[in-house]
Amino acid sequence: MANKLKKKTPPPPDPAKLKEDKEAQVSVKDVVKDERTTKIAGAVCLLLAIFLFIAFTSYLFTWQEDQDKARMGVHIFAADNLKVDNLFGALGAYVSHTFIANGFGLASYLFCTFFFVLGVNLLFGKKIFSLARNLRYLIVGLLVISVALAFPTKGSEFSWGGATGEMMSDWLVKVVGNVGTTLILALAVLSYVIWRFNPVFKMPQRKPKEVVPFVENDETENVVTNYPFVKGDSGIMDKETGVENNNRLKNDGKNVSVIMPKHDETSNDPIHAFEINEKEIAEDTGTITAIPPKEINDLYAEGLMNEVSGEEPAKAKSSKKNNTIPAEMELEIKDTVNDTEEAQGNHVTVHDDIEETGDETNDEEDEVYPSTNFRIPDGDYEPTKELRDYKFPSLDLLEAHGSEKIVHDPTELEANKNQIIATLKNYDIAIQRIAATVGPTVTLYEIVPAPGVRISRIKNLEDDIALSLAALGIRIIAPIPGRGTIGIEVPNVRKSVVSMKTLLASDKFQNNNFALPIAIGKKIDNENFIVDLASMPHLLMAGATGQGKSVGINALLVSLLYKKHPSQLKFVLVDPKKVELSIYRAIEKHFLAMLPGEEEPIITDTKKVVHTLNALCIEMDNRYDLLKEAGCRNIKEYNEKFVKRKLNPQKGHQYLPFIVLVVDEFADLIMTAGKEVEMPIARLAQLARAVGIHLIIATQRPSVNIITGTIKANFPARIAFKVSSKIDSRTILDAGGAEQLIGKGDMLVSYNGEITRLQCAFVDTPEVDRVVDFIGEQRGYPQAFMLPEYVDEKEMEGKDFDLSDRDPLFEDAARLIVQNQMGSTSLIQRRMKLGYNRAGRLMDQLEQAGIVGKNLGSKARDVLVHSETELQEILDTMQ
Ligand SMILES: Nc1ncnc2c1ncn2[C@@H]1O[C@H](COP(=O)(O)OP(=O)(O)OP(=O)(O)O)[C@@H](O)[C@H]1O
Repeated sequence: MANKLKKKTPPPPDPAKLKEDKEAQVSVKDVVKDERTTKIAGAVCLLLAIFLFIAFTSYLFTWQEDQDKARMGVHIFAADNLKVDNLFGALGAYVSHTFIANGFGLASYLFCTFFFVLGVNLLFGKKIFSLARNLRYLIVGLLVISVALAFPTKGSEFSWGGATGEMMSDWLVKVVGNVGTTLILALAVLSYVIWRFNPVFKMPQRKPKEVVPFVENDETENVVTNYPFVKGDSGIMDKETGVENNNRLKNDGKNVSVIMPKHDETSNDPIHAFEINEKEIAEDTGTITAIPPKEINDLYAEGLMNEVSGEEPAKAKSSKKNNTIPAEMELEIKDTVNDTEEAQGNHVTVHDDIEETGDETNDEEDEVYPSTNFRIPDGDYEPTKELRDYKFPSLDLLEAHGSEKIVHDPTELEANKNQIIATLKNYDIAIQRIAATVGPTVTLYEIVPAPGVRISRIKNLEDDIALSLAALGIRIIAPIPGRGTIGIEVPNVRKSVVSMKTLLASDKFQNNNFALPIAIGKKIDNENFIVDLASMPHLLMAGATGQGKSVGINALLVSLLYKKHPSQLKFVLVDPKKVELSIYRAIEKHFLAMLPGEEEPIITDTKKVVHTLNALCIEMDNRYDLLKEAGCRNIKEYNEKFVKRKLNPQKGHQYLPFIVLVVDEFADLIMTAGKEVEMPIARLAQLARAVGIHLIIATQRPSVNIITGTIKANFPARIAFKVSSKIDSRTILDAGGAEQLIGKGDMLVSYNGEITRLQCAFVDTPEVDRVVDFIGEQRGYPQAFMLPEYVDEKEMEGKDFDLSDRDPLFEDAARLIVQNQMGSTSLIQRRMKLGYNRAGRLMDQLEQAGIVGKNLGSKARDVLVHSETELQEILDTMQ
């Protein structure tokens, strides 16, 4: 076959055919499609536009001289010795006459615009101007302008409206008379003005002025409670004086008027609403359709003010529905979320459900556990019983930093808005609407682009906008998911600090049923970002040095301390930097967990970190064993069962506190211990969620060799403070943006597939000190929570046990095993509160003494002694 193929030499090419093919390649279609053809067509259109413009303009001055010649029609080109005055000679005169005199009069200039637009679009190969819109202008303009010009100039020598205009005007006069025609034309002009500029027609209202309710509470941190204005007809009134304040800012003679509350520079009163009359700008941009600016009343109607005043949302909604005219090109200051309860929250003590003991009688109240004579006590188990007197820290221990009120300069808002519009206009990007939401550190300008504007074009202007606003930290979100707008975040000149106190006092923090509530910060719309660490379930934090990581970690720890009882939560604190978390040493006997035999509860040494992480893995495995035995899927179900006394403590069951591992500076650990640290962290991250072990890991260096794929895959929730490069931002968030942040707690949180910009809550070291001292001074447990002991298998190998040198707890362990008839090391571990190492050693000694059988791997050993009498005999012989 192969030979056959080889032999079959291809026939020589037929020259005729070849020629045919070549010709086929350059078909007319291809020529038309060719980019160069389009460009040539563009150039032709541009030339045509210029030709028409010059010819028409020339015709305006030479029409009288050229009129007779132009009337010759095409014969003008054949005539000899004909002197034509038009700058374009006979052609110019003929074309101008055809378009202006025989056509549409001065409206014919619209053809110049049309060809210009068409030419530019074709030449640049993209839609720089909207052709459809220009075509609309052309058709409507030709009809309306020609009639509008022909009607009042009827009988004049020059044909202002052209033959078509005159014809239509005559027809209109015949049908509706002179008055009717005047009215129709006036209506057309008015409609155009309304459509184009959307002026405000306002009747003076006599309605009694409605007062926006406000709470008089000087201590409040809340924007609402200090709301100083009452709603007026045409402006905003000062709360105290009751004088209407029509403070209009003139914007550099641009006639941009801003109606806004009287703003005292020195006061921190928030700006709730103001309106910007955008007529001039709309005209300037040439692309923005102006619609009447929204009145302050409209802002109320849209619910912005209602939100603030706490009116029913339904009411707000209905007024919104009535206001169907879209407000365009006004800067609408969106009011932000307000937790009114925060106002009263300064002295709120955190209550938790831990006190709920319930009177419910236990179904299994009378049950006696089969293997022991242990009788279940009455009522539910109270995990908090041991530290019943424990008092939660009060909010007085925290400080309110600054005023917390959203401070914003209206001129800054106005200037930024104008800059954004101007920058976009420079790139010929038309926008329909712009709204601003003022947050603690940044203001979000939300833009609705005009139809047909490509989002990528705005996104690409990030640097240009940043340059024009002369501000760092500009971030463009194009589009904002689920909003249909494009967001431009611009840092505020005056930033407000978000106090931890405000967040902890908020209703969302006080009244949630999260297992591990953490207050992280405030969103741009001032909504508190409070989430459940248990559902996250682990958190990865990154940020360059000095950008707010330690403050962030403190915020998380403090929020947990405010909500959890020592019996419910334990921290394992790893601090290679040695100074960041040492402050928490005071709560060792309340909230800290550590390895048995250790003195220092905060782990700073890498070797000990490896042991601790492995101990946590053992704890995780032990907890899974307990859950399996109890038939529960997670710690919540398990603890509920335990509290209801459905699990036998004699069998090693116990109330399981949540364990939160905090690692400040993960990079350092990976550098020094590498895989030894990465493996247990990855294991914990993969599995520990269900058994109540959660990780918070922070690093300065979010590079790929530190945050490896395995680590990343298991930390779906991530926080990025300002990082030094876009690559770092990508490593941590899988998206850019963190390099654009402005530091000092400005952060991006990637959670539930969304990236949210937050201002991290600020809690200063003296505040943390006060909180930990308050807890530390109370009665605690005798010692820190003991993690299982971890010994390197290598260290264990080859160790023999001598019966004469047996453990002091040998007898107790033997009794426990015989009583339970279960040869399990973890039983000894749990019941006798021993580390894995010691429990294992005890089990080996029990084996040597013939009390238990050989190690059966994962199964419990056989118990060879079946009664306590028998055991006593063995013990006696060993004395
Ligand atoms: N949420 C915040 N609000 C206001 N200021 C903040 C906030 N977070 C941090 N800062 C400011 O930034 C400074 C540095 O913060 P922090 O010590 O947390 O940085 P870091 O990232 O932990 O730095 P390092 O890695 O060097 O320890 C703080 O002293 C504080 O002044």
